[in-house]
Amino acid sequence: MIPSIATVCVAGTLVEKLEAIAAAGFPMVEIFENDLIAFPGSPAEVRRICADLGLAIITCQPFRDFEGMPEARRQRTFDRAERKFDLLQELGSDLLFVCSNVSPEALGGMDRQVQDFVELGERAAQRGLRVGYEALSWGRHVFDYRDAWEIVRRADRPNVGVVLDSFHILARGLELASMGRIPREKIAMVQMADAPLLQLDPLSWSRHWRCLPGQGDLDLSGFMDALVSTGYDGVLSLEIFNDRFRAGSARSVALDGHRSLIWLLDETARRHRRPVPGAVPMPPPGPVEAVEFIEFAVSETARPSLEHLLAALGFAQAGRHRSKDVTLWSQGDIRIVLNSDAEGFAHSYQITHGTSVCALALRVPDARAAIERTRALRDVPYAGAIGPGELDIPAVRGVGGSLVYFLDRASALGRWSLVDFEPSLNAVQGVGLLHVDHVAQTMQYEEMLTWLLFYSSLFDTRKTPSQAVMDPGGVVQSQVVESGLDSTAGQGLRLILNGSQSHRTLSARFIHEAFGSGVQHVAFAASDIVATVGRLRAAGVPLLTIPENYYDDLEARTDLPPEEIARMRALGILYDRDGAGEFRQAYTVPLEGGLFFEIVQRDGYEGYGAANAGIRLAAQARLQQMEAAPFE
Ligand SMILES: O=C(O)c1ccc(O)c(O)c1
Ligand SMILES: [Mg+2]
Repeated sequence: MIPSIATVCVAGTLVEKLEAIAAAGFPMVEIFENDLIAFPGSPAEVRRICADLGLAIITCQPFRDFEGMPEARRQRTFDRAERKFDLLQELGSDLLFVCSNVSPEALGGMDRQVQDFVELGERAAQRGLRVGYEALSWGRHVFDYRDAWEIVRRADRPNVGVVLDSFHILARGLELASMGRIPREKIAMVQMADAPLLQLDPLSWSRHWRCLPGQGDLDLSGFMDALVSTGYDGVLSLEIFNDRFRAGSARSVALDGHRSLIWLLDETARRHRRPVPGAVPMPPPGPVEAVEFIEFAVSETARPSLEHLLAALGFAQAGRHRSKDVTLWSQGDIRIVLNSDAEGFAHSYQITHGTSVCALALRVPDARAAIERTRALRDVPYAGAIGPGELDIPAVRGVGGSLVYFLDRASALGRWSLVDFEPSLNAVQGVGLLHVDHVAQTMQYEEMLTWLLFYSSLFDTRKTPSQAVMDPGGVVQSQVVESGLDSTAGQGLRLILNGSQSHRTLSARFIHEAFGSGVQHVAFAASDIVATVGRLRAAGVPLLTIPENYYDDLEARTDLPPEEIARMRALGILYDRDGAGEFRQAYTVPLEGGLFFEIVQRDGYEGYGAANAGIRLAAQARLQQMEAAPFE
């Protein structure tokens, strides 16, 4: 299948849109009618610009309110069609894209509709053009692809086919088996869009909430399976109406778009265990086995206080870099790298963002394969300067320009800590922190879908629906992505992506203060949180204070023993429960810049304490008002 995208998907003027689409590597484009009308030049000029950019124009769509018009309007409707044929020919496109009639004037009756397509097909044939017919899910009479197909079938013209738009079909929950039986030469083109599940009328849902394949919840696998069974190998064109994309960067949305189609075809081919036309060969998506290490960029001056906090959190220095001003800290299965080197990536990251997480190292089954997959998905691997004798750890750019390193146990990369670090002989006492439970990344609201696609196309992941969390300064959207949780090779990866449209939330302040998106908190798992938090308090780690009301409410709504609630109250531990189990969590006071740590105890619980997030955010907001004192 040939990847394509509609100009309506991205922000900007028509020329900016086309440039972004070409830069993302698309060979083909759908020009949305409004973009053409708003363009201050001739269609021939648009054709030339596209040709210069290497873009073929599949169509200029849509052609509205055509079929079933009453006799008095019919002639005028065909006159309009002739004008649109002229336009298409000027653009060098051969497809008239008709979407089903929404006009209150439109008459039903299939015979009349069929007759209209017979005549339209004949007129198009005289000019060597084709006609495609799409059922809008809110069409006046035709809103089901099976009716559109029946009209096309009965019109029986070789140049008249159906347009299948995944949104219209899946939004109405239509069965897909009939789609699989449409002869492939009768499919004029296919449009792709995903969407989150929402209780909305199809028109509002379609015009504001469509998103790229993999970013929503529609059954695109079912759609692709039906499409593949027809043998279709034509144009697969993204048509996304989305308010975030209209406000975002055209280049980034176009690149994400291309990536989403490459991912979709790869995933379809894998499910079918046979080649799918147009699929790019690449290694399969693997699980993330574990967070191998977390790297902090920290200045010489800020380092002692961070080291002091790590020590109080039970970490011990486990190694010193052989050639750089970098140390390795560990506890249980957690490894933290503190990078204060005066040169290199971490240094420039620190200058821009202050003390922050500049890299996440993820352990995968095969690091080289993971990098090959990022390339196939049109990501550009990061190449940094490698010191003598140092490992060349493959990496790609992640959230906020930070790095995602890939490590594995199968290659020499498995020995990274010994190759790059001189071991220190510190006996690690610890406070009972076992492994990284999850990492939360805060980003601009408009970026959230980009990073969701980044992780979900690269790895074998599972995502949960996006949730709204209440911050005293506004709403924060929160999206969970998980990988490798049932892998026997490690703890897997649990990520939370947070974004907010309000400027007054803690998320927004974090982005402002850290000069960009990044890791806002890291959660460590403990098996006895009461003991662990008790030791942290004794070591003087400043922990977030939770209001008395929270515990009074907990007493009222749970059957937890009073002495247990008293212990949680004394230590500032929050509690949640889901079908599968129990969850306990506590937070450190944020460092300057907003970064903080969380301690969790997960007893069969699958979530992240979303029920408590509002309590935590309110407690942090109170602290911000007092201005957090640096930890000494
Ligand atoms: O929202 C619309 O009007 C509209 C227009 C053209 C399409 O292909 C479509 O799916 C929707
Ligand atoms: Mg459409």
